This record gives sequence, structure tokens and C-alpha cells, in this order.
Amino acid sequence: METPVSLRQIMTVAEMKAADAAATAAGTPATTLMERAGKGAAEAIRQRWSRRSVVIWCGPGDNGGDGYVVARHLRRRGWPVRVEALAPPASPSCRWAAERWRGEVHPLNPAVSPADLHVDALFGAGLSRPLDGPAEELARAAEGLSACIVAIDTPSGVHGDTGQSLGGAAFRAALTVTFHRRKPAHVLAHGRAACGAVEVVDIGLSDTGAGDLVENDPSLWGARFPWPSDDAHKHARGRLVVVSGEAWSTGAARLSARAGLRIGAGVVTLLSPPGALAVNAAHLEAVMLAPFDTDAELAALADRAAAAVIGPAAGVGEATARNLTALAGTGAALVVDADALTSFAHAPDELFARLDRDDVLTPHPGEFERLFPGLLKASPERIAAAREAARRAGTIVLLKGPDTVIAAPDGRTAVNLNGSPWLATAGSGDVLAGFIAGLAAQGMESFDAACAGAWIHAECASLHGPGLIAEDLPGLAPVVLKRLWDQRNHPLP
Ligand SMILES: NC(=O)C1=CN([C@@H]2O[C@H](COP(=O)(O)OP(=O)(O)OC[C@H]3O[C@@H](n4cnc5c(N)ncnc54)[C@H](OP(=O)(O)O)[C@@H]3O)[C@@H](O)[C@H]2O)[C@@H](O)CC1
Ligand SMILES: [K+]
Repeated sequence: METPVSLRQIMTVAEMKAADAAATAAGTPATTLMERAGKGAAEAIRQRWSRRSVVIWCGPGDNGGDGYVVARHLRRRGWPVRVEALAPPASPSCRWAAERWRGEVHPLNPAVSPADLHVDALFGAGLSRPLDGPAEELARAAEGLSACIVAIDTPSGVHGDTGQSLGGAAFRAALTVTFHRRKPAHVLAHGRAACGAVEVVDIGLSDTGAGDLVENDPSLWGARFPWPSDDAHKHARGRLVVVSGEAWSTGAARLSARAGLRIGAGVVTLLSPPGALAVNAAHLEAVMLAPFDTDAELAALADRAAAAVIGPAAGVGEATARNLTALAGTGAALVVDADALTSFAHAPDELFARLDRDDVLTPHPGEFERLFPGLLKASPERIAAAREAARRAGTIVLLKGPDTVIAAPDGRTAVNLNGSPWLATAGSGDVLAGFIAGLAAQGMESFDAACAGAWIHAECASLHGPGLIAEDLPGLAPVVLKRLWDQRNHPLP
């Protein structure tokens, strides 16, 4: 069965607390939720590892309570379990769980007691200040041991909403077992690295519906992917135009154009300054070519296009700003990248005033800083930054990174989890712009197109792996598309 979008939802710590409070108000005791959480975590551990010695580090709050439940379930299955407590139970549910653990409770050994596996149940969502004392000492002593650490909810020391350490030391784990839904810490790059694999255990909280913040994968947009109809012809599959730079900087736009064609746009035309025509013509086959001299000519050529890419090696300055203004008047969905973003660094509001809600900005963090000075730094994490940027710009903002965030002005936000380090190569962003615009050209709604483009782009990179260069990416798209095609009526992974 296809994964429901609601399961791809990412909840903040406060939203999770509210869901928890709603469940208890509706009659489910908090201890029942804790029992399900701890039992689910023990099952996740048993699925991954055979029986072995385990030390469980328990904190004073409900995260520690989960630890006592894990201890009871593992011991029931015959695992040799040692429980170590940082402090006596301080919350009612933790006391309840600790009373049901019939074994000994040792004081926390900050030097790491030997065992095959360690469970970090010190702090989760309730961590409010940096680790200190024995917990901090233990986090430092456990630094090289992440391969045999399981974190309950979040690795202790990591903030659930930001994925950042609260200051000082934090744990790192091979597996993090969380409950009901992922939290931002499980998806943002820094937190993800600390979490290792993330498993989400159902603890019977009611479905809160698909929220605004979700994980980006095909369950989000697959049903609306613009596959060609049986009677499709090239003009019906969407027209895309891409603006080329001058003669000595044309490759980036060609990468975008090729990517747009590969992702399915029926007709792709590179619009080229006269001086770059010859070099573009020498390097194009299925992509068409047309010259423009003025912004008015550009607008006329783009008039029937459903989507346009402007920015890749377009040149920073007045001319590109004028060309963007011309394209903005055509009604095509714009993907604004690279030099087109930087051309408005002196006056970002002028750019925003020209754009519509179905246009897409694709900045990397440096370009983001030029358009939204200080916003990244002032935001708790990049999800909040991208959301605020989309609101200010009134358009879709795709903030690139290992954890690319795509935010729409209406609040819809998706985080890419399949990011690949192989994408850190020149020109990969040009291909991404082409993928997104190619999908938008086929009529896919722009937020869906940005999400699908980013996901496919990362899948292509992972397929190739080491040695990837941007030129390889469009040629890998057919493999990813074929998988999506084969899965369209079948389960998604
Ligand atoms: N929500 C749900 O639906 C469910 C949640 N569940 C579980 O509950 C967990 C959240 O539990 P929680 O709220 O009790 O927080 P937790 O992380 O145990 O820490 C609180 C304690 O730590 C203390 N403390 C804080 N920082 C500290 C520091 N640096 N150094 C020392 N102490 C510090 C703090 O003291 P205080 O700040 O109040 O003085 C308080 O005593 C969640 O992660 C999940 O595992 C599941 O059971 C299933 C259902
Ligand atoms: K923890």
C-alpha cells in the first residue's frame, strides 16, 4: 500500500506534545503511551540486533521512562540488561516505568560501562539546556561508539526542533527510535547525522492529518506526476524555454535545457544572445535554438512557453534583470536560479514584485543570504528560514543543501531526505533548475514540480555515486522515471 502522506508528516516537539495531550485528554493514560513507546523501541532493537548485552542509560523524565520500559521488554526476551540512571525518576510516568523494572538500577557510569549495545534514554523532547555533569561526560566518553548506540526519541543533547546540539556535547547513534512522526531533528542534516537510521514507532496517537511540513518523497506528488497521455504529442507535453548566457558561458543553460527535455518537456528551446548562437548550435541536438537581442524579443519568443529557466550562467547585472522582467510578463512559470538571483541582490523586493506564486527560486545558502540578508542566521533552522523566505517573496523557495527545503507561500513545506553528497559538483544546480522547469512545463503544479525535481535529482546522483559530474545527471533520469512509472499503480518503497 502506498505510504499515506500523513505518515510523511514532520511534527515539531510542541505539536507532538499537543498530540500526546489530546490522546490523554481523550482517555489514553500517559503510561499506556509510554508502554507502547518503550515496547516499540525494544522491538526495533530486536529486529536489528541479535540478543546481546545492553546498558540502558535512563534520565529523570519520560525519555528515561521509555528506557525502563525498553529494559523490561529486552530482559523478558532473555537479553542481559544493565540499567544506569542519571538521577531518580522525576516525572510520574517515569516513576511508573521504573517501578515496573524489577532489576537493579546503577548510578550512571560516565566512563561507559562495557556492553555490546547502549541505549541512550537520558533526554528526548524535554531537554531544555545543554548536557552537563555525568551526562556530558558520558556523551564525550561515548564519542567513538555511535555504531552500538540506540537513541530513544532523539540522541541526548540534540534539540528536537533544530537538530543542533543545545551546546556542548551530544550523543550520536546508529539507530534512533522516535514515536508517531519524525521531528525536524530527524530530517535536518546535522541532526540526521547524529541520529543514524531513524525508525518511527506507532504509539496509537490519532492521525493529525497531513500537516504543512512533510518529508519529500513520491507519496507527496507521485499521483500528480505529469505522465504523457496515450495521445500525447510534443506540443501537448509542454514547452520550456531556457535563457543562455553569452558566448563564453553557455554550458550551464544547455545543462538546464537537456534536463528539462529528459524529464519530459515536449519542446525545449534555448534562447540565445546572437553572439552565443554558434557555440550553442554546435552543442545542441534535440534542444532547439532561437536568437534574441532585446528583452522584448525574449518575451515574444517565450510567449507560448509554459515554463522558463533563467539564471544559469546568465550573467549578473542589468541585462539579466531586464530579461527576467520580460519573462515574468509572459505567464510562464519561472525557475529563477544562480545569476538571476544575484542580479537582484541590491533590491530583492524588485525581484519579488515581479514573481507569481507559481514561480520557483532555487538559491543555495550564499544566494539565499543575498536575497534574504540575515534570515538564515536569525532562524532556528533552515525550515523556518525557507518558510519565511517563501512568505516574503510570495513564491516558492527551494533552499539547497544536503537537506534541501522546499517552501511555498501558503505554508506547504517539504524536506528532502534523499540528498546525496555526489551532488556537490559544478552544474548540478543547473540540472535541478531544468528538472523543475521541465515538470512545470508539463503542467505540474510548481510546488509539486520543485519537490519532484529535487527528489529525482538526488536519486539520479545516488544511482551514479562516485565520479558523478553534472553532465551525467540528465542521462540518469530515465532510470528513476522508469521506477516511478512502474510503481505508479503499485506500492512505493
Ligand atoms: N510526547 C509523547 O507523546 C510521548 C513522549 N514520550 C517520551 O517522553 C520524552 C519527553 O519526556 P519529557 O518531556 O519528560 O522530557 P525528557 O527529555 O525526558 O527530559 C525532561 C527531564 O529532564 C530534565 N532536564 C532537561 N534538560 C536537562 C539537562 N540538560 N540536564 C539535566 N536535566 C535536564 C527536566 O528537568 P527540568 O528542566 O524540568 O528541571 C526533566 O526532569 C520523549 O522524548 C519520549 O521519549 C514517550 O513516552 C511516548 C509519548
Ligand atoms: K535520548
